[in-house]
Amino acid sequence: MAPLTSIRTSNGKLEIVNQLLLPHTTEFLEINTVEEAHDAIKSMKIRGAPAIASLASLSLSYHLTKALTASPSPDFLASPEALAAHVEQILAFLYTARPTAVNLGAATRRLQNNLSASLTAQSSARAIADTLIAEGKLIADEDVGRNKEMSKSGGDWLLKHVGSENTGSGLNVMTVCNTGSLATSGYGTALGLITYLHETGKLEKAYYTQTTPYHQGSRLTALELQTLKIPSVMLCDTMVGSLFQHHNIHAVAVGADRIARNGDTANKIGTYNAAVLAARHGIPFIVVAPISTVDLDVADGSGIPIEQRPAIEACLVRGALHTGAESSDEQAVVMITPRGLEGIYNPSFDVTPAELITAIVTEKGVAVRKDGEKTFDLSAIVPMSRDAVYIAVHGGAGMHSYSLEKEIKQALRLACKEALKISEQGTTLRHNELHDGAAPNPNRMALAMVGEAIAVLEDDTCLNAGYGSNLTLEGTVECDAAIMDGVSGDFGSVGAVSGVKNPIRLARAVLEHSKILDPLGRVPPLYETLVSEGAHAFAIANSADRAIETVIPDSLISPKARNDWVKWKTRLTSSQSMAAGSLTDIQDTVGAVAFQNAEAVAAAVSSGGILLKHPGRIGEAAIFGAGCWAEHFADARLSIACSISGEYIVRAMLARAIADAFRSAVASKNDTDPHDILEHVLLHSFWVPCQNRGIVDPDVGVLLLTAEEEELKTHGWYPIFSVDETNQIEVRLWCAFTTPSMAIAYASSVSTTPKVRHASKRNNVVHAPQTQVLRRPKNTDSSRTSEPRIFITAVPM
Ligand SMILES: CSC[C@@H](O)[C@@H](O)C(=O)COP(=O)(O)O
Repeated sequence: MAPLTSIRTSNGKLEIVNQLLLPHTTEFLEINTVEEAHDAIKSMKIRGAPAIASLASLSLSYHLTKALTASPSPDFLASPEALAAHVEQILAFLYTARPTAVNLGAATRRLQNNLSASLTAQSSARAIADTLIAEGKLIADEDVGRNKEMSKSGGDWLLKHVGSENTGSGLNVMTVCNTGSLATSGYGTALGLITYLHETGKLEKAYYTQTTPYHQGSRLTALELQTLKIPSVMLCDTMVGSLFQHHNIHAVAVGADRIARNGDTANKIGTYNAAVLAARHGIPFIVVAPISTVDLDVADGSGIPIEQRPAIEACLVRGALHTGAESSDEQAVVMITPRGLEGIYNPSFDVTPAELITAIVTEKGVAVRKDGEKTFDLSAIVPMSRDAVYIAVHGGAGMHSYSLEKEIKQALRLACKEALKISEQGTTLRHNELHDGAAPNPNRMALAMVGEAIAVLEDDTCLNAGYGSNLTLEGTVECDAAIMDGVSGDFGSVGAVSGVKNPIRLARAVLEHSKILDPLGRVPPLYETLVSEGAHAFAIANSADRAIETVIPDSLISPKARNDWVKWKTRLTSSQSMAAGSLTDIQDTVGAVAFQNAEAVAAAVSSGGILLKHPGRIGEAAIFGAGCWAEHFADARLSIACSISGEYIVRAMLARAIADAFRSAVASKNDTDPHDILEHVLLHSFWVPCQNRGIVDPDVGVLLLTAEEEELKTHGWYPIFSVDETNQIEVRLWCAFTTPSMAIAYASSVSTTPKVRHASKRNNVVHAPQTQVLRRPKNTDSSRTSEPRIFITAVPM
């Protein structure tokens, strides 16, 4: 007999089986709106972590499909921005339907990313809707395939682990709750494993608990096993200990609603009891769940939000009327407690500590605890760790004096450390958002990381940003800064602003403000770049809630900056000739690039600009597309920060030009090396145009972070990003420069010690293991030359 189904999509209709009425009545409910989908999930007409994610995704697909054929066309299809606002609202709403199962959040985030990628690619509203429709359907469809994969690998692992000599005529496996085709888009997780053993003739019997108070075991698992003709035995939850004492149970297999970074697992209430008893009896306890159930943002089980169901649900039982031998399809809900009972404890889930779990099975493989360890290291099976935060900073390209090298390294190291601290705090922040019921902004942490890293560099006297900036012709400090959110494409910048301690915080405030809808409906955003007095006034207006500190402008002048200014101003006014290129060698813009979890990406830059610049001059650090760029497109992410010759970088729109080149390489699926792309862009979009305008050997520095998040091998092509031998995504930091030196530091949650490299022409440093691929030029002549010299270094993060 065909397996049961929780969702049916035929004849253009989206329907679910009302699981509240099963097993006695099979009623299909049509889901016509996202509100109906939300209600069905909340009221548990559909339940099961993967199934609710599938319904949420499909409800958006159906909503958009109807909109595309509606006449007149709804207002939200009038523009990509209107569609984005509409879809974001729907996703935030769907996300709040139930709190514990992470799959729902993973699905809404994935749809949000899909939306952002289409927006960045400047697709039309209708094309964006089409892409979202396909993605929503894909989320639902791919569930079945991966369930089969994990069921097989879990089943095979179990047979190997338990050993055929112990199994006799097959395995006896106990499960909790319902994890079959009703809880998923098909086949199931833990029940899928049991089904696989049955299909391959390796199952003796399945045992399942009733799973009170909602009885998903005795109502739903019973029905599924009966339908599939799998030999099985039901037991009350209180009988698990007795079962283990008196029967030869080979394993317990359960599903999961959320798995924390250390392997602690939230699943239906009663799972923890079963795990404790399994440990007592030495029975392997296996969790079977898709990768999307692993939430690496949550360090351990204490961070998993546990849904408390309404107390009344624990007092009521629904079923078919049963009067003696008579059976009836008529259903009734009866109360099994005294009326008006107070003091009812009714959590829907409990958390099984990792130390009680023998193995976690996903579609990517089986994770086991290492000998003697109480927790899991899931990094081997999670392709792009959600907890993997990466930060890299640079102190500018140019000529860094050896006497300052130690100080520069210290500043860069501190910037990385502060960014990592933010990422730790950010986890708490996200939990709060979850508890508030609001949709998390996955990019908030990445933005905060680059912002705070830059703030550290601004505070340090040895770098040309914030305090210690180069002075203008008038001897004042005027700063530029910009920050970009690579998920939404939001951008904020300030230019030629004085009297603000951390211009980057002001740029971040501008970015946040640019998202506020205008009450008069003026074209949004009303601003994303503010300059000079206007920027300063905005800083004062927003100082309270955005931690923007306004200061006496001259307090940002460092003694060194003052000395440099006096020296060069004197030369200028006395018409002394300057050594060729010597002044330009000390123009630096600092930059930061960051990734956080599987989707977040951000970039930021800050600069005091050129020494002796004209007051009011704005450089690349304030201009959209020039100094920094962050983007999440198709399967890849980029974060870029450029430095040094502002005017030339602006002309080249350099950061964006690099992203454009990477994007088209990914789109064309060319087997292209990032080294070649960087070199090509720097040569043809920057260096050659400069030469054509008579600028010999122009200076530039680029810091670039790359990652590919899908499993490339499944696509059969290896474009610009690499995977290592374990098929993990490799995040790499690229550093390209034409100047004598460029100082960088980088750190990640994988290796929490920031590393500082000071790449210099003189000692010809090339970082392992990419030396040979990077093809660093041999010419290290320090004089300016019309021969292009671009040095490129790659660092695996
Ligand atoms: C396969 S989904 C995870 C299950 O193990 C289980 O806990 C479950 O079905 C989810 O709970 P539910 O409250 O029924 O939606």
